[in-house]
This record gives sequence, structure tokens and C-alpha cells, in this order.
Amino acid sequence: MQQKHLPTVDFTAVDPGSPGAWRATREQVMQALGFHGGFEVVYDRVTPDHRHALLEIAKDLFARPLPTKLKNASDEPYGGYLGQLPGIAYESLAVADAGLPYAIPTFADLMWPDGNPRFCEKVKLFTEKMVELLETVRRMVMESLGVAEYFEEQVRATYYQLRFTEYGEASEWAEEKRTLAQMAHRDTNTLTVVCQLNEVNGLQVEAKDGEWVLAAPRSPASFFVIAGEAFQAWTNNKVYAPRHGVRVEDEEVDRRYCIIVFAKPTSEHPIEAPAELVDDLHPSLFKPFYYHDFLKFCVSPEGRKQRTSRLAVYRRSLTTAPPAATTATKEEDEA
Ligand SMILES: O=C(O)CCC(=O)C(=O)O
Ligand SMILES: [Fe+2]
Repeated sequence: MQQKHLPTVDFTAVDPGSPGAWRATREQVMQALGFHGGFEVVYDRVTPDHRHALLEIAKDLFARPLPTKLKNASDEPYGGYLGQLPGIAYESLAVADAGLPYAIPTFADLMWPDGNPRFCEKVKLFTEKMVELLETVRRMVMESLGVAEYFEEQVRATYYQLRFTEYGEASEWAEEKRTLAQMAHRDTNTLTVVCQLNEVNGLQVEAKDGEWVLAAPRSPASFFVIAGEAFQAWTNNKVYAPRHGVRVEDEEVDRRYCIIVFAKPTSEHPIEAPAELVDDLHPSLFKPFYYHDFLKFCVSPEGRKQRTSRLAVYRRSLTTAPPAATTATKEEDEA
């Protein structure tokens, strides 16, 4: 049987001036995020030329010498360069706090000591478009759950990481590492958008019922929105944070390039579902937690052992010390 695709939601006609289209789209977004934890979005605010320029930029970036790439260091877990993992032909570089004015030029100066104005211009514009998209999705979810009054506060408590990723062609991978299981994970943050820059597919998402579906672009204006565990917690489980990962096909002879923008919660306030989403029938499933504490747990020896929901295990560790189970079951994931 042919593998299914993630549902597609078309944002082309969505604008605040057409309430009918807005409401219909909002409905589709909520349905997709509740069951699949993500969707393919057709979003025409990034032109094909712009996407092509970003592909060239990504290739230039990964062609920088390794010592230069290693300068992309960060105190935050998963905050900078990732790569050099045995048998895994994967590298990525991150622009921290990409929404702030100095962030992109600072990163560019690190990678290209003589500067790279084209990089800055193209990446800044792209970031703005992705932030708009993620804010629209967040607004739709919050309206749909009847908690839109928290929108501004949630946006203020959000920062963005922009990550370039490169997956090597199949021959660069150890054979046993080419499986989906190798890279499968849940995102820890609130909302993620993946922009695949070339024709090399591979991303798959596991819906709530355990079925893995393809996230392979079906239009030149497609992006993939994926919910993370912080959003699942904040919405008290109304939004699902799916496992997802990239499967490198054995016949793949091209490298795969993506840019991913992660909306992340700041740690000024704990993540806690609003009172409106909690009642006797829907008790709060997650104790309040600080995002950065959760991130630290994820990279701890205990967190690294988790194959399924790190948040489910971390949540238990907040009520029982020390954290007990090391292998969460599927059911616990969905708790
Ligand atoms: O490269 C992709 O398509 C997705 C990567 C991903 O899920 C991540 O970096 O969190
Ligand atoms: Fe991810």
C-alpha cells in the first residue's frame, strides 16, 4: 500500500480580511495538529527564487571548513553546530535568536570573516516570513481553543532558532544508520517549520495512531509545520507532538538541504496550560516546567536514553525523585 502524506493546508487565501477562509483554515490546522501533530502548508510568501537562493547559501555554508563551522558554539543544548556523529552523515548549524537584529550578521561574520551581505539579506527575509507563518498557526490554535487572549503574551515569550541542515547522500551513511529510527525524535519546542530546499525527500511523521506518513513537498510553495512537546504541554494535550525523522533512501545520490525555524519558549515563565484548558474531565497532564530545565534533562544521560517522549518521563521526574522509568511506552507518550 502506498504510504500516506501529511494533510495539506493551503494558506494562500488566508488573510485577516476574509474571515470565512480564516475560520475554515483554522479548523484544518487544529485537526491536523491534534491528530498528526503537523501538516504540509502551502504558503506563497517565499518566492521560488528566494528558496533557490537559500539552497545556494546552504551549500556554501556547509562547504566552509570544519574549524569554521565548529565556531558555531552555544551554551544552550542543541543551540549550535551538530555533526561528526559516527556513521551519520548529518551536519547542522544554528542561528540563535534569529529574530533579533544582530543575530544573523553575527552568525555570518563568524562563518565568513569578510562578511556576507547576501546571506544576511536572504536569511533575514526568510526568517521574517517563517515567524509570520508560525505566529499565524499559533493564533489559529489559540483561537480555536478559546484562549486567544494569551496570544500576545505567548508571542512575547517566544524566541526563534534557525537551523540549516545537510543530510549526506546514502553512500555517506553507515548502512545501519539509514533508518528512520536513527533520527526519530519529538521536538521539544512549541512549533517548528521545515523548509526543504532541494528535491531530496525523507521526512516522515508518526500520527497519534502510530502510522508513519510522508512529509514530502507536493508543491513548490510547501513547508512542514510540526508541533513540539512544549506546545503539547501548554495546550494540555489538544495539540500532539509527533515523533518524526528523516529516512535516507538507499538510492539517494544527492545531499538533502533544509532550513528549519524553531519557535522556542523563553524561560521567564514556566510552561503551564491556561486554566481554561483544564477541568475535572481534562486535568492538567503536565506539571509546570521551565523549558530550559527540560532541555537540560533531554541532554542528560537519563534524557538521552529516552526513545519516546522525554517530556512524559521528565514530567514524572517532577513528581517523583529520582526519575524512575527509562523506557516510556507508547501509552505513556500519549498521556
Ligand atoms: O531535516 C528535516 O527535515 C527535519 C529535521 C528535524 O526534525 C529537526 O531538526 O528537528
Ligand atoms: Fe525535529
